Amino acid sequence: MAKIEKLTDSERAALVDLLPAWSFARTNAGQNDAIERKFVFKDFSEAFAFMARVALLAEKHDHHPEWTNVYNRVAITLSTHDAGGLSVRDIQLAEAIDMIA
Ligand SMILES: C[C@H](O)[C@H](O)[C@H]1CNC2=NC(N)=NC(=O)C2=N1
Repeated sequence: MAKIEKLTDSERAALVDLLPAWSFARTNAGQNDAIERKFVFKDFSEAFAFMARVALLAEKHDHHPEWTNVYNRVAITLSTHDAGGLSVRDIQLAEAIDMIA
């Protein structure tokens, strides 16, 4: 499989406008560049229903989030392990998540 490339600095800077609901972050291990978005739902059931849909998106994209859930809150962090930072796959999954949020 071709090595997945990290975003260039200018591509990364463009994320501010391309993904306005997302913020720059680090992976949980604190190592890699990432983006994150936090969600608040009516209750746990709504939060988990959202997570189930995101899980299916992750499988479709073969790109998986780091995420946490506390009752009605979900935090999603995206980074590309294979690139050691942000790649186009993070953008694609973030856009797909934004469409169902
Ligand atoms: C073998 C499988 O395709 C790879 O491990 C995929 C799976 N999901 C992934 N998810 C994320 N976030 N980063 C990856 O590099 C990645 N690689």
